[in-house]
Amino acid sequence: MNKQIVILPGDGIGKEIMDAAVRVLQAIAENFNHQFTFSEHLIGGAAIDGEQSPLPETTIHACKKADAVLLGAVGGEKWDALPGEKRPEKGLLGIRKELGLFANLRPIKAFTPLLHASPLKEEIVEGSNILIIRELTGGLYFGEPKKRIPEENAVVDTLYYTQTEIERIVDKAFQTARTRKKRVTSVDKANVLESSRVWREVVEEKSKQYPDIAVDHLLVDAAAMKLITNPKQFDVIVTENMFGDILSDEASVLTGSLGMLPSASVRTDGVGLYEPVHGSAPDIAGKGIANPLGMILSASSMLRQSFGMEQEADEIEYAVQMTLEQGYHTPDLSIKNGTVVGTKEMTDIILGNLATNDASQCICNSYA
Ligand SMILES: NC(=O)c1ccc[n+]([C@@H]2O[C@H](COP(=O)([O-])OP(=O)(O)OC[C@H]3O[C@@H](n4cnc5c(N)ncnc54)[C@H](O)[C@@H]3O)[C@@H](O)[C@H]2O)c1
Ligand SMILES: CC(C)[C@H](C(=O)O)[C@@H](O)C(=O)O
Ligand SMILES: [Mg+2]
Repeated sequence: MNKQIVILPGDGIGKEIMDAAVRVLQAIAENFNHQFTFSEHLIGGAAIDGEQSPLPETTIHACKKADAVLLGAVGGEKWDALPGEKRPEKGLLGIRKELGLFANLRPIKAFTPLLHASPLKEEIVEGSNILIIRELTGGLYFGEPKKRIPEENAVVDTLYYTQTEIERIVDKAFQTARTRKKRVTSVDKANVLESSRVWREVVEEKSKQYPDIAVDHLLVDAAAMKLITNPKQFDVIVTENMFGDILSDEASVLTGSLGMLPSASVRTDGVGLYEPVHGSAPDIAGKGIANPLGMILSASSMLRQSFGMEQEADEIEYAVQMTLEQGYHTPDLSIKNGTVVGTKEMTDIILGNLATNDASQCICNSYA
């Protein structure tokens, strides 16, 4: 197959982890006789420095034409003093909106060799397999007005959703739950927020169309607690943009590191942008020690979800599993008796395992 892939490395560790993902995809292309063409574009702080905009028109145009987009991370101290509209993060929010990527799928499942790498007790982590479906183009992030009001010495952000925006993400959650354990937990703050009360009504109404799916509702504060005390109770979690942002970083604790989590930002027609959950990690940027696995697993999710390349994705995920079983890991993960390696060496070992692996052994191919 011939595929055009836009890569947006962005800032901080973005470039380091993108290099890793591209090397893995090149190996897959060779093994399976595909042609992947990569074109690199600017986003975030790098784009501000290069083109005076966090999301240049050329980047938007390239992403719209591509078969899929891979994104590293944006942001950093250098640009923190800029006004909201001009910050690196605005580039990321802008490309999600431009491409209409309303659903962000964040799978949380610990690889077996990492069960003891979490600060949580192994028996709490073992067997948990959660998919957070985060609404991505609405809510508090995008509602207007969003501004300072100097004459009142005040400030406003707005949480705005149309009924249709809530319905489509809830549909996505029910449909996805059908491919999993058939359970949806909707997370909201319906005891306080009107938007959450409407969200709950939509979930209840929609659930009538999916009688095979069990539904429950949780308030977000309690959900935050249950995620790390009894994560096994969850299958699919569907929630508002900001709640999903916060809960997914928290849930990453189950996997041993925020650097492990991949994500897929999608719409209904299979077009997607694939991005790790973590950020540009300024504290470790340039040191060559970033964990590339969230990015590499995002690339395998791209193969699976945008290109229908199931076997190719299985092979990547199995190579990652083998590498972890062999004890290799970047310093963000604490593995007993393991070997600490940097980003590049970790990628080299994964490439070696890709060459020898048998993906039928893979037990981790549920990043859908
Ligand atoms: N998708 C994105 O582009 C994205 C996501 C989150 C934050 N950000 C931006 O990143 C910048 C830094 O934010 P932050 O520090 O709050 O969050 P962060 O996710 O960048 O880092 C949080 C902690 O996790 C560690 N970490 C994250 N990814 C890692 C990896 N792959 N390997 C090893 N360790 C890793 C970091 O070293 C840091 O200690 C900010 O400008 C923020 O806006 C961007
Ligand atoms: C950088 C920021 C805009 C972004 C978000 O909040 O969506 C990030 O935290 C994420 O989780 O992808
Ligand atoms: Mg986040």
